[in-house]
Amino acid sequence: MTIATIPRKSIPYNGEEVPVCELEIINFSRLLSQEQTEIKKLLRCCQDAGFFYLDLEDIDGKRMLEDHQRLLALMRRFFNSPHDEKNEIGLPSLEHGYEPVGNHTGVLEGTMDGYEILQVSRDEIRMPNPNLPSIVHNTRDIKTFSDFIGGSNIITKTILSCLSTAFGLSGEARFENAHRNEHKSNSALAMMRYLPGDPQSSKEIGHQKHTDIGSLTLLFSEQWGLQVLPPGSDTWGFVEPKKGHAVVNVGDSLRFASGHKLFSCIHQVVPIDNVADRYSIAFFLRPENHAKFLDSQGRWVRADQWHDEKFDVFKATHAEQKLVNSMLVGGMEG
Ligand SMILES: O=C(O)CCC(=O)C(=O)O
Ligand SMILES: [Fe+2]
Repeated sequence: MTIATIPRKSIPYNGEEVPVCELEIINFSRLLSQEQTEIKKLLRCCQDAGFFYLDLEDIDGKRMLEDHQRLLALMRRFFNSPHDEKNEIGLPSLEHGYEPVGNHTGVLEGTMDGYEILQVSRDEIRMPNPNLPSIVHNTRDIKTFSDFIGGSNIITKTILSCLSTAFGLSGEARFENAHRNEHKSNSALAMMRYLPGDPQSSKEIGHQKHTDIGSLTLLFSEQWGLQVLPPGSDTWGFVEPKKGHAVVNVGDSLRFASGHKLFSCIHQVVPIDNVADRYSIAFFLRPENHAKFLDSQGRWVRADQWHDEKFDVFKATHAEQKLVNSMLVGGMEG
């Protein structure tokens, strides 16, 4: 375990004291001006823990925090609507549409996941008339989605650019060149509502352990539940929600694109509150569909192929997942 993840605190969960991971803090405004000390620190975080807090409290990030609050209000209204209205367009593609609770394998053997999810893909929201359920298909809600996706894209691209600089990459070799804005990708906004559950008895709870498919994930949640498996450790640690900060993590695609030098950390979600719903929002920056890299099994894969294959693994039973475990966790263990 690295210094960045040595636990100093713990919280009670399911009758045990569970450590809280101390993630490092990276300042977004300093990344925006390519400050060398911040870039070095960013590289270290992405090589060690694969997870860090992003401080958005300064003027450059503050709008994103306001957009987060607006999106949360939209989510509350959406998720509290009748099932048929939420499910109006179903799931037209893996990264766009609605899925009810229990659609993926769960945290514990024999269980299913405990969250419902509305995804809005970046490519879809850029269309003149995006395909959305009627309850969120109006000028104001479309603006809320596109502001959040646009802002998240700027933030994650800034991080990506700093990582290219940290690796000394130039021209076509820079990571941005596999994430060009006008090329089709599976980049998407995911809005999740977790139902409260009892770890002893619930059959639908949390979000199974995994590494993220794409390049960088920008995550917002005001509530506990996210756990990471720090590198070299076999003990899960909670990530404390931190006001004014997002949590960022490296996904499989960027790990592969970096020649496996960056660390895509294994994580899961176990809501600790068995009374209140838990809301979380993730923006997944993913490479353009045609980008290719060497995956954890030594294959040259296209970004969209890795995306689609891994989604199948998320739905597979625990027994089936054991056979392809390395894919679920991007080859980070097993
Ligand atoms: O809900 C969260 O806090 C994390 C969700 C997550 O890991 C994911 O959607 O990939
Ligand atoms: Fe994740």
